[in-house]
Amino acid sequence: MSNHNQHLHVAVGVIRDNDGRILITQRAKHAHQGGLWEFPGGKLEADEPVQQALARELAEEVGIQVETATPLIKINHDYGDRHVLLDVWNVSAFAGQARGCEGQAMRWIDAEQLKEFTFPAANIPIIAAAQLPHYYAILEGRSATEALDNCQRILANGVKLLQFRVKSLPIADLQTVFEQVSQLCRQQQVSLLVNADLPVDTVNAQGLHLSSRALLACHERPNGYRWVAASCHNLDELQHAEALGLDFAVLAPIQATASHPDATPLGWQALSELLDHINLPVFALGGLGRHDLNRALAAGAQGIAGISTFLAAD
Ligand SMILES: Nc1nc2c([nH]c(=O)n2[C@H]2C[C@H](O)[C@@H](COP(=O)(O)OP(=O)(O)OP(=O)(O)O)O2)c(=O)[nH]1
Ligand SMILES: [Mg+2]
Repeated sequence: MSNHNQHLHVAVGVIRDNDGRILITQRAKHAHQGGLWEFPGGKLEADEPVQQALARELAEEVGIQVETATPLIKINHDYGDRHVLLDVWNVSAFAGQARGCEGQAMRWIDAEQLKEFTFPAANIPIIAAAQLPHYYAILEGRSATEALDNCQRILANGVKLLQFRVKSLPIADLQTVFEQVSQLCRQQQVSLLVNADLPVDTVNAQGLHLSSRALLACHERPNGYRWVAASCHNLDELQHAEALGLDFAVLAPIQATASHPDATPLGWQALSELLDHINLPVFALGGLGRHDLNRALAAGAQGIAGISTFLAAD
């Protein structure tokens, strides 16, 4: 029987143990995408709710009972012979000891090792989503002292992904403050992205963050960075970021915000509808706080981006 034009809805689990390692298994040689590594999971049965399918597939394939699962990302991918909707969940608590119940090879690996294994083409954004945290802080500051103080407050709140944006800092202070922020980030294993509009020497930067204007002016992914991200406000910009093969995007404004009083907020419903069309981890930004995380995850986002919410103690 041909699978041509088949539409498959697949429940997939990114299962993490207490050390944060991730479970991967190898697909059977003769299966679709055979021999490649995957995150365990499988097709929904007729009328089966996705979380029920996730629990059933993970019990069947790796012998665990899911206790806590939160949405990670949804991927729509056309393999030519079939279309898959991969409905991917973070499984952060489970009972039982994982084993390859179908005789498949299995490994527990660190998130950074995911790039050493070959996965199906649809998995590229899933891997980025699995490596990214739920929070993306944006560093602002009107003076060197304020910027460094803000940076320390953000890092003390446990943030692991930071954008150096400080647009109101005097140009003369920019490079020095950048080097100090870089050092703090290195010491605390924080990934640092530099806003591409800043006149900073980014040779040692791990990442680059494009404004929406810089994004639209780009025709290929900038080379040499571990992370390349972009600011987006609509579907066109998100699609451009995806087409360039960027790692993630920020979508704003979700709620009304004092920093951009003229911008019309998108709202949660529009966020969720836009993300249905995008295969990219997306952080929600604009008038949001850390307490909005579950709402953002439910809408299909990677998490929350923000400035002030990461300055205050929790
Ligand atoms: N489980 C899983 N499937 C993936 C991943 N990436 C990816 O493209 N797929 C595709 C391959 C398949 O076309 C489809 C999943 O189907 P499956 O073969 O796992 O389905 P299943 O467990 O229900 O298996 P079966 O009943 O057909 O034996 O999704 C992934 O990371 N995990
Ligand atoms: Mg399967």
